[in-house]
Amino acid sequence: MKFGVIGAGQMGGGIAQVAAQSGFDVVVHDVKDEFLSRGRATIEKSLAKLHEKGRLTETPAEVLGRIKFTTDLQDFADCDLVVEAIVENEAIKAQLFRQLGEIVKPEGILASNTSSIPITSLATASGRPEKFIGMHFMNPVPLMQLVEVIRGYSTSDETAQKVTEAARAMGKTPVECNDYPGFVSNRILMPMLNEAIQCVMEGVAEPEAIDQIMKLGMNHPMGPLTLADFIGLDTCLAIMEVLHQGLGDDKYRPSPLLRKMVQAGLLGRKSGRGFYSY
Ligand SMILES: CC(=O)CC(=O)SCCNC(=O)CCNC(=O)[C@H](O)C(C)(C)COP(=O)(O)OP(=O)(O)OC[C@H]1O[C@@H](n2cnc3c(N)ncnc32)[C@H](O)[C@@H]1OP(=O)(O)O
Ligand SMILES: NC(=O)C1=CN([C@@H]2O[C@H](COP(=O)(O)OP(=O)(O)OC[C@H]3O[C@@H](n4cnc5c(N)ncnc54)[C@H](OP(=O)(O)O)[C@@H]3O)[C@@H](O)[C@H]2O)C=CC1
Repeated sequence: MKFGVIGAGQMGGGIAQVAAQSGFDVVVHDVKDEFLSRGRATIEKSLAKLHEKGRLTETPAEVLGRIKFTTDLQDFADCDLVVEAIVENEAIKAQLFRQLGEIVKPEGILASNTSSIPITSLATASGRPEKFIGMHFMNPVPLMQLVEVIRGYSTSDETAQKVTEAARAMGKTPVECNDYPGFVSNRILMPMLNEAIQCVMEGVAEPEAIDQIMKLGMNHPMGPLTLADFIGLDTCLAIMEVLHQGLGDDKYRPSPLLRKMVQAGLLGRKSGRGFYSY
């Protein structure tokens, strides 16, 4: 299997790493060499950690040897499966899929790791809607079990089956759902994070207290504000916008504080500051 990943950010890097750990030949794209170097460094660190803990059967160098880093989309022509993990923006993703639809061999499957954008609409842009699907990994990809598999309106059974098999080969547990805004994972998770942000805005409690209440009281591994910082506040806002517009209900209105923090460039862990400093 030749496995393609577009985007070497936190999700793309993790997906490429796990695909290579499973023995696939992987090609990873980003728009600039410096983003590829940053992605490679994150993968190296993660592999070193897993190796140290005895959770890798091979050496990190052997796994890395199966990953090719490129800025040229033509390198994806012979991929069997390409997973896109670029910024959560429908117009930018659609433009990429128009290009991939022309470049990747006709039998290749195109998948999006989008958190919320309609799979059916990206499938249309790709020009191969039967061979298009949502393959939604969870962050951090090397540690999380789930892959949410989202069928678009025209996704074929064969495509769903192949993607399910690929997810299993990557040691993940695929769970299928249909294409509605936010799918299942973010329709349920994101309003909780948004509500925690609203609690900060209204002065209900300090961020540390909100996180502690949810960790100690509900046994969540991370408090909601730590998790929002971890996901990226820009991504959280983009998901809330999709839920709000797509479901048309004001209960999904993004918190004004979330909007303001994104405007201020406070994106969470990836920018060094969000609800906490890193
Ligand atoms: C937005 C979307 O569209 C969908 C989403 O993904 S939503 C986000 C979903 N993800 C979550 O909700 C994550 C919630 N958090 C967790 O489950 C846990 O905090 C966690 C699994 C991330 C970490 O587990 P933890 O029990 O808190 O332990 P923690 O000590 O932090 O980490 C465990 C070990 O894994 C390591 N680790 C963390 N990330 C790693 C990575 N990417 N690669 C390798 N090792 C990693 C840590 O360094 C740590 O190692 P040590 O024990 O040597 O320190
Ligand atoms: N963060 C999370 O917890 C999860 C995110 N997702 C989804 O995965 C996708 C990626 O998210 P994540 O990895 O967190 O984001 P990151 O910001 O870490 O990475 C996004 C990548 O896309 C690149 N990019 C940005 N703009 C463009 C563009 N115009 N054209 C091409 N590439 C671009 C970025 O480059 P640059 O460095 O320039 O920004 C970066 O390499 C999103 O769709 C997100 O919703 C899914 C599950 C969980």
